[in-house]
Amino acid sequence: MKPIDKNEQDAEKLAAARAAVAFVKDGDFVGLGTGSTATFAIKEIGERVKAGLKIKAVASSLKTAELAQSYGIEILDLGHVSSLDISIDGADEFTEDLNLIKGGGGALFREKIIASLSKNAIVITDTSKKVKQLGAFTVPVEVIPLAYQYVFDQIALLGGKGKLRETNGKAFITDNGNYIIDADFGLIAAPAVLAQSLNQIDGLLAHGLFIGLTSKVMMSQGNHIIIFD
Ligand SMILES: O=C(CO)[C@H](O)[C@H](O)COP(=O)(O)O
Repeated sequence: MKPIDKNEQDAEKLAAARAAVAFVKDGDFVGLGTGSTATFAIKEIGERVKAGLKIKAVASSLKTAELAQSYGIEILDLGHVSSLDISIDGADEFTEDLNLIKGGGGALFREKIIASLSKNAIVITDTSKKVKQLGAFTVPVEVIPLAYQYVFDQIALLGGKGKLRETNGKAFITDNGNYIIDADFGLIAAPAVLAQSLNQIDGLLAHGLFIGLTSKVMMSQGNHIIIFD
């Protein structure tokens, strides 16, 4: 895929966001993602709410909650939700069979809960996110701090090279008070198998492999929206 510049990429993100937000209707309970692409969708939904759309929403991060509330979107507590009509989120990588790597923004745990609760989990991307095989982007792993070294070592036993995510020289702390290990497994031949292995590590709260959680990916390419479902 030919590389695109930032303006083209933002135009694609906006187009994908608009196309996905068209699926949101009055009365929906909506899951809101995190990241620059999801931000375009939140702003679009926000404009529709200002114009009279009636929805309720849950947010995948504190940042998203704050942005949504600034548009007057009612945000409910994710911990008390058992089903969502629709969710819209971005991804770091996706394959045509709708497997993803997510968590570049560190919100993977809540994003995964939201995707799992959604009847229609829509992922929006620009063309740069489509890959033949997952794994050029490292797999983010959210880990409870006291299990850090244990989880780090277990990731190594699975063939992953872990690196503690840091910002300004300090450990990045998620909205849930945890660390992120960015794990490099190289190109991942069997993502579902790796996901299962990671799921079995105690102290690992969530990993960024989203397998079978996505209803459709709406990828903007130039003037077109390409839907994978
Ligand atoms: O998973 C995510 C945040 O945890 C994001 O959806 C992912 O990182 C993509 O972000 P962006 O839209 O900024 O490229």
